[in-house]
Amino acid sequence: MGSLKVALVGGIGSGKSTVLNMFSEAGCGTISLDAIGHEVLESQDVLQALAEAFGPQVVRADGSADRAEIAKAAFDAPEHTELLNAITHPPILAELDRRMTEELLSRDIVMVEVTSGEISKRALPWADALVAVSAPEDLRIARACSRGSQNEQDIRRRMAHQPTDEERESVADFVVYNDGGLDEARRQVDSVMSQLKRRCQAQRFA
Ligand SMILES: CC(C)(COP(=O)(O)OP(=O)(O)OC[C@H]1O[C@@H](n2cnc3c(N)ncnc32)[C@H](O)[C@@H]1O)[C@@H](O)C(=O)NCCC(=O)NCCS
Ligand SMILES: Nc1ncnc2c1ncn2[C@@H]1O[C@H](COP(=O)(O)OP(=O)(O)OP(=O)(O)O)[C@@H](O)[C@H]1O
Repeated sequence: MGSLKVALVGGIGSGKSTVLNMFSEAGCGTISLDAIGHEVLESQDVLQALAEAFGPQVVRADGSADRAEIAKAAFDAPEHTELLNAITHPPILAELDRRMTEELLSRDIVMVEVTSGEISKRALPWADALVAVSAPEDLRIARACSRGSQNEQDIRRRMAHQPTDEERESVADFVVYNDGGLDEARRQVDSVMSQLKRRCQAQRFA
């Protein structure tokens, strides 16, 4: 049997985590790239490199990462974001590779939720296929607001830095339209799973 590494992308509030759970129930291995990104910030080597690049304020007195300070320093200019990426992405990709390999020992398909907004092949060199989750902007804002931690203005500001649904759909191999109920999303997930399994089969006989 072949194997597939699949990236799951979608805008804020589109329902990525909800859809990821459905893929897990349908038999996929699942990984959150965001969670790996946060774990990497616990590495002393990474913290030291960030402190050298952005200043000592990015490390708290207790030795942990100050994520708000890192974001402030790293997102104030594109070259600073590139510096952040140069420090954090190699260990993130190494850990992702390790986990995907581990998942693929017992599964044919591993689905990786990508929250950073990146959708280019260059940013996702490991992905064999891309699944996009789409939903109308108003619905996404309502869903994201309902979680209570961010207001509409914060959410719109983040959205402005992310690709649009149309941009994601134009590069995706599959699209889950999460604008109906959960049962409707699950039907689409099951259909995408069948097609991904067929791709695995085709690899096997290739
Ligand atoms: C800058 C950090 C410390 C901010 O952490 P915090 O918990 O406050 O926010 P969170 O991780 O939820 O990210 C918030 C938003 O910032 C944006 N963002 C995060 N990292 C990046 C990046 N490298 N480039 C562009 N936007 C980014 C995304 O839109 C994301 O939704 C953290 O995002 C980080 O370490 N980023 C670098 C690693 C990375 O690229 N992670 C993304 C997934 S691999
Ligand atoms: N089809 C649906 N029907 C009803 N509620 C939904 C549906 N899909 C998602 N939701 C709800 O919308 C909210 C946002 O969903 P989720 O957390 O999965 O989105 P996300 O894309 O992972 O968000 P973010 O990128 O902001 O972390 C959650 O409260 C979830 O329960």
